[in-house]
Formats: sequence, structure tokens, C-alpha cells
Amino acid sequence: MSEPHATLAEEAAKLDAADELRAKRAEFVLDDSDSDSDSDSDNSDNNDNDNNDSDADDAGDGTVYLDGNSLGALPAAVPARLADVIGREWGRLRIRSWEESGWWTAPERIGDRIGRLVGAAPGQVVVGDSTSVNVFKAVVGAVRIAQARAAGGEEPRDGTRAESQEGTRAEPRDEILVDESTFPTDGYIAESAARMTGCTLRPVPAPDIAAAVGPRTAVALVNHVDYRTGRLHDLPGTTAAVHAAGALVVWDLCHSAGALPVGLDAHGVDLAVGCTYKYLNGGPGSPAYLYVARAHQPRFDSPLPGWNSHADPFGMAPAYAPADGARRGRVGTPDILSMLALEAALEVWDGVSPDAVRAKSLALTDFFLRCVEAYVPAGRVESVTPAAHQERGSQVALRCADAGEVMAELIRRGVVGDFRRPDILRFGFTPLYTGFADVERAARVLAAVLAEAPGEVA
Ligand SMILES: Cc1ncc(COP(=O)(O)O)c(C=O)c1O
Ligand SMILES: Nc1c(O)cccc1C(=O)C[C@H](N)C(=O)O
Repeated sequence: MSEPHATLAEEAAKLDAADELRAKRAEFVLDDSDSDSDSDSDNSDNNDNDNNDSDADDAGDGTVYLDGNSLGALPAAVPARLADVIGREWGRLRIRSWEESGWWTAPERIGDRIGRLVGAAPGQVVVGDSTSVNVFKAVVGAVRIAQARAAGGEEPRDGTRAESQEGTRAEPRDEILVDESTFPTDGYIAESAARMTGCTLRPVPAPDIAAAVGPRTAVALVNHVDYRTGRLHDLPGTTAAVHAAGALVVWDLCHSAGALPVGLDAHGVDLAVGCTYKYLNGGPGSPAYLYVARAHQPRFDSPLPGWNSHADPFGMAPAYAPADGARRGRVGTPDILSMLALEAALEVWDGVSPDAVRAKSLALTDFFLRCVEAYVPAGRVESVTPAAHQERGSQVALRCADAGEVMAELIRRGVVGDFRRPDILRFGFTPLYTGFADVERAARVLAAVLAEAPGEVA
């Protein structure tokens, strides 16, 4: 029997009152009441949304922002910090800021801040470039490690031998596995990396990678959370299986970092990449990051050995000699304005534990699914996000044939999610600023929109 609206609205109020992260919401800019009516940030073709959320006031009480899994909201501390970076550090200190304002060391300093959120001890994460570029560095770097190990008969990290038999040289490591439903950029880059390294690329469903990995696999590239379905993949189990086969694993954390604990060190992950503009709220185009586990750093041979990763960058030597540690993952001059905006954005995480964020994330997605079940006529939408907590990230994806029109109308009424072709409504739940009342309202507006546009599940 469906739960009535009043009951769920009351429950939302109680859940909000008991929410230990509730105060964090005030650290974000979420009020769009004075927004420029020409501003159309959720209306870009890139975002696959066809409508403008400047009409959000139609709904009467502002916007419910459920697109933080694409672009996180603005942390309130960022504008003043950026004004200082521009006015004082750049405007007055100019070149001195590379030293005096800590610009030169920002990629590693901010990397350590992200490291805490993804379970990496200091010295293993460097911030810079886009996720796409870091996928390239990570996959090629990982293949080179796997191939060097196979050629030299070295011990992999978990102690299993690279030789297939005592005294016999191991088979060549010439295969890259990629999760079949990967975000496209990872697949494109893995394909290019495979061509460059003499590997073949084999797409495999992420849950099957543990079984598919074999003696010729060099690297598996896997998304921790699927960008369309919100499915959370088994990072500990897949990593262990890849290691048991003597290969390396690269995880893409775009849709998990800042939404759930990752445990990179605890699970022995080799390399990882991620963006910072989703749950880490770094801003549009904010720099991504690269994790290279400490044990691999001495052998990490970057395919983009720029001068910033040189052991002595200002020596300007003609020959390349790599820096030690995380800095080896750098390429060229860091994008300081975006990088320092990200650093200010990360201050909202002070005192916040990834476990608390995960608990609230699951509570939010559970509650949304319950509200949808209560409000939306049976069969009108179908959830493609797993119900099991251990398989769910921080978004809910609902399938319906008219998803494009439905999302456009939702946005017009102040509920901002996004649409992924051909038939997915995507709702992201950012625990630092999303409340249970937002969730209840989103489901209520969704049900109203669906009732007015009766259609079929895809
Ligand atoms: C899983 C995943 N990887 C990579 C990217 C894109 O990376 P980039 O920062 O290079 O645009 C995204 C989103 O844009 C993503 O969802
Ligand atoms: N990076 C994006 C962009 O520059 C424009 C629009 C959307 C994005 C995204 O991040 C999309 C996102 N990775 C997704 O999961 O679909």
C-alpha cells in the first residue's frame, strides 16, 4: 500500500532534523532567487537537458539541485578566496606567488587533501589536468609497469610470481580490460593506449572483470560507480582478483569520490583517477587527480613527462629525469585559478568523515526510491540503480521512454537532475547539501509531471 504524501513529508522533516550533516548546507550557495534570468547553466546541450531552470520559481520554493553528480554546487568560501588569489596573489605578488603563495606545491598539497577522502596516505595523489588526460597517464603507466615486470620476471605487489612456471618466462602482458559500460572518454583513451602499447582492448562488464582477467592481462580499467545506472562496482574484490592474475588495476573514481569511502590504500589499488567537479564541488572544469600507489611510484613511467614532473624542473636540462613521488604524475604548469578554487572548495570537508557521507547518501537514495514508489504510478518508471546498498553509488537512475521531455519539465518546475539518452532520468544526491525534504519534493514533482504526460516504461 502506498505511503501518503503527508506521512513522507513529515518523515522528511524528522530525518532533516536528525541529520548530522545538516549544517553543511549553509556552506554552499544554493539559493538561486537573485540569479540572472539569462543564466542557463543547466540548459547546455552538453548537459543533455533541454530546458531552463530560471523558471524554477514556478514551483514556488526554489530549486532542488540533484545534479551534483555532474557539476557540484558552489561552496560559499570560493568567491572570496578566488578574489584574493586574483587581486593579491596574482595582482600584487605576481611571479613571487609561485613560492610565497604556495602555487608551485599546490598540486601535491591539494592532492593530499583529496587523498584523505579516497583513503590514500599523503604523497600519492597529485592534482592537475583533466580526468581524460589522467586516464591516459594511468593506463599507459600501468601497462608499462606490467610489461616491465613480465619481461623481468619480477614479483608483483601481492607476492604472486610473474612467471607462469618456475624458471619459465611469463607470457607477454598485452591485454587491457575495460568495463564495457564505461564513461566514453575512458574507453576512447584505453583504445588509444592499447594501440600505443601493443595491447588489445577487451571490453568486459565490470562485474565480470574478476573472472575475465588472465595471464596476458596487463591492466584493467574500471569505473567505481557507473555514470548511467549508479551501480557501485566491487573495488576490493575486483582489485584482489586482478592482482591474483598478476595484473594492475586503474579505478576511475569520478562518481564515487566525495560520495562514499573508497579505501585506495586499504584495498591495495594500483592507480586511480577522478574529477573534482562532481561530489568534490571544485567548479566547472576544475582539475582532476591521479593516484599512483607508493609502491609503484619508482617505476611509474609517465607517457607525458613534462617539465613539471622533472626531478629538477628549473635545471632546464635537455634530458628527462623523473621526480620522485606524486610529482612524477605532473605534466605542465598547473591551472592555478581552478586549482585554488578547488582548494577552497575542499574546506567544506573539514571535520566530515566519508563514512558519515555514505550513511546519509544511502539514506537519501533509499528515501527517494520509497517516495517514487509511493507517488509514481506503478510501472511508469523503472529504477536501473541496484537496490542493494553494496551495489549503489549516490545517484538514482530511472528509466522511462519519454525521459527527455520529463526531465525538461522537471527542470522547469525547479527539480534539476539530468537526462542521459535515450531514456534515463538521473538524480544525484550530494549528502553535504541535499536534504530529505528536497528528496520528497523531487519525487512529488516527478509524480505530477509523469501524471500529466502518461507514457510507457522504455
Ligand atoms: C566516469 C567519468 N570519467 C571521466 C569523465 C570525464 O572526464 P574529463 O574531466 O576529462 O571531462 C566523466 C565525466 O565527465 C566521468 O563521469
Ligand atoms: N564534464 C561535463 C561537462 O564538461 C559538461 C556536461 C557534463 C559533464 C559531466 O561531467 C558529465 C558526467 N561525467 C556524466 O556522468 O554524465
